[in-house]
Amino acid sequence: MSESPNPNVIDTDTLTGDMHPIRRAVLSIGSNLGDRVFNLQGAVDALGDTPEVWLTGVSPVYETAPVDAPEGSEDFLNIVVTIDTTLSAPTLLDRALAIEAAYGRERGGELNAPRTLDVDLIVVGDRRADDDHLVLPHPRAGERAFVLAPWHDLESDAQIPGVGPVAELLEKVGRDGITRRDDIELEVS
Ligand SMILES: Nc1ncnc2c1ncn2[C@@H]1O[C@H](COP(=O)(O)OP(=O)(O)OP(=O)(O)O)[C@@H](O)[C@H]1O
Ligand SMILES: Nc1nc2c(c(=O)[nH]1)N=C(CO)CN2
Repeated sequence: MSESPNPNVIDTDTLTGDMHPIRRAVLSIGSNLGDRVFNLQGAVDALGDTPEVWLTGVSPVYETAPVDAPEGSEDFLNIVVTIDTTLSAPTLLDRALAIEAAYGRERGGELNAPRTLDVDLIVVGDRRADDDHLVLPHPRAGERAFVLAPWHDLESDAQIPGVGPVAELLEKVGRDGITRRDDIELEVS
């Protein structure tokens, strides 16, 4: 995992350019179609290769029963990834959508239809957004064990701004339908 730059150190060479603050962001990644491990690994690699993004954590992999998905949907593999980034939230969303597309994500079918790859922004620093394209924090994250459990493994004291501590939300939601798959290891370069 690469180290993100120390935000307190000012590089005088860059002072004349556009300076963007470094923000911590949390992403939820899932797959329930095709080679699920390959798809998750591809998403981790693509995020790590993104300029202005530094991977700071990749959670254990969870096998999770599909939530609010069409009858007959297969189980998901889910992870949570933490990053530091100087990208804006809309640019990060564009990147997430491009990574989904690169791994064969098709849209336009039923709500929550099986997908090769889903990359959702859960929080981006303390950024709030509520428009057609971007809602932050993610409005359903606090109800989803498949987000809360892997996130809690990475950061036991994390909070969803305006919603509550991840540990308490996970306690409330419970761990039914999710199993940690320690036999699956993703590589982080
Ligand atoms: N925080 C967010 N993260 C990702 N996409 C978001 C977010 N807020 C709004 N969107 C919008 O949601 C649109 C549909 O995304 P998608 O089809 O992946 O939803 P989903 O992940 O299946 O469902 P859910 O939002 O319940 O997780 C995206 O094109 C994006 O513009
Ligand atoms: N288990 C599980 N269920 C879901 C998931 C997901 O990633 N995992 N994503 C959804 C829409 O984003 C809807 N339902």
